[in-house]
Amino acid sequence: MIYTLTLNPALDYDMYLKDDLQAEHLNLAHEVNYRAGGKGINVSKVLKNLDVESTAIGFVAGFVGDFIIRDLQKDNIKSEFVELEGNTRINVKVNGNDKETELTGVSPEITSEKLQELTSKISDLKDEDILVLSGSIPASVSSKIYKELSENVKANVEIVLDTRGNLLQDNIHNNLFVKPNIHELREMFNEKLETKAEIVEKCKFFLDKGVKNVILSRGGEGALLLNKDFVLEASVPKGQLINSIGAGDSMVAGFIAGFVKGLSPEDSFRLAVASGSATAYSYGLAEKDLVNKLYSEIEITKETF
Ligand SMILES: Nc1ncnc2c1ncn2[C@@H]1O[C@H](COP(=O)(O)OP(=O)(O)O)[C@@H](O)[C@H]1O
Ligand SMILES: O=P(O)(O)OC[C@H]1O[C@](O)(COP(=O)(O)O)[C@@H](O)[C@@H]1O
Repeated sequence: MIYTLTLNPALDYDMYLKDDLQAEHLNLAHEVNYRAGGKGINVSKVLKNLDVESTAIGFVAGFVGDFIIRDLQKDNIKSEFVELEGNTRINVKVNGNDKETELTGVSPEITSEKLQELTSKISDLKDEDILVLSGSIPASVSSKIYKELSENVKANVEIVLDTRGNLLQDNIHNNLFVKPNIHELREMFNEKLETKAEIVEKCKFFLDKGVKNVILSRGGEGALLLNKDFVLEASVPKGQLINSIGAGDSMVAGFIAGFVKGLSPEDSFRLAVASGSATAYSYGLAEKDLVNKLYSEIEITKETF
């Protein structure tokens, strides 16, 4: 079974405006959409769209938490959340003509008792399960939480880590893959990183720390996959950008779907890019038909070390 962990879920409230957001003005939406979000939950949703079962775990609270559980039930996604006091956060995403603005809410406190409940759930994972650790963490937990949880699982559980900054650097633990985007990589090394050679050089940092694959996403400019044997570079398929929120999570889901279906790293990567772009070209998250269409349009080049 695949378990996606979202320590910091959200109700994502997407607003679509005719023009870009203007501060100190009344901004009218022409379309809105609300859904259970947070990075692990998005991964579970896209996996489901690709016919791969997973269980969403993490913390929920209050009426927003109830909405999240119902939203996942509606999509037939299994969930096993630990309930907290307070309310799960609400994240507002404002999509203008070509600018996206995000307003991120405040998360409820995780007590040590509740954390223990979640930890024991994770230590029950069986060999061959996959654990996906995604997104930011609430202020009430340790900044090494992902590493601590990773050390608690059985040796044959594959662990995917998708987070940013120090949280990414400090929580690496023999991961199947990590998926920084180019902005996160630049931020991490405080360098411009314009050429492919410069980017590849920096991605080796993760391989040296024991990560098996690094997927480096570059929004509309495609993506790279790096492991100890080769570097793959993928183009993005043509399409009209609608909303790139969740594109990174879709990419994570696409690669995992390829991995569990036994595809080669190259085809799993192609599925990852197709899933990311399918989300970027949709109002919601990637759906299978569009993913399949885009899959055949992606060009991949390979360089062996
Ligand atoms: N503007 C876009 N056009 C086409 N594909 C996109 C676009 N933005 C994102 N994607 C797809 O989604 C993947 C992940 O997007 P990216 O923005 O890099 O990640 P994140 O959401 O983690 O910041 C990209 O590699 C690409 O396949
Ligand atoms: O666009 P991405 O990076 O794939 O992630 C989108 C998801 O991440 C969030 O923005 C939350 O991010 P964090 O967990 O890093 O705070 C959610 O609101 C949204 O569902």
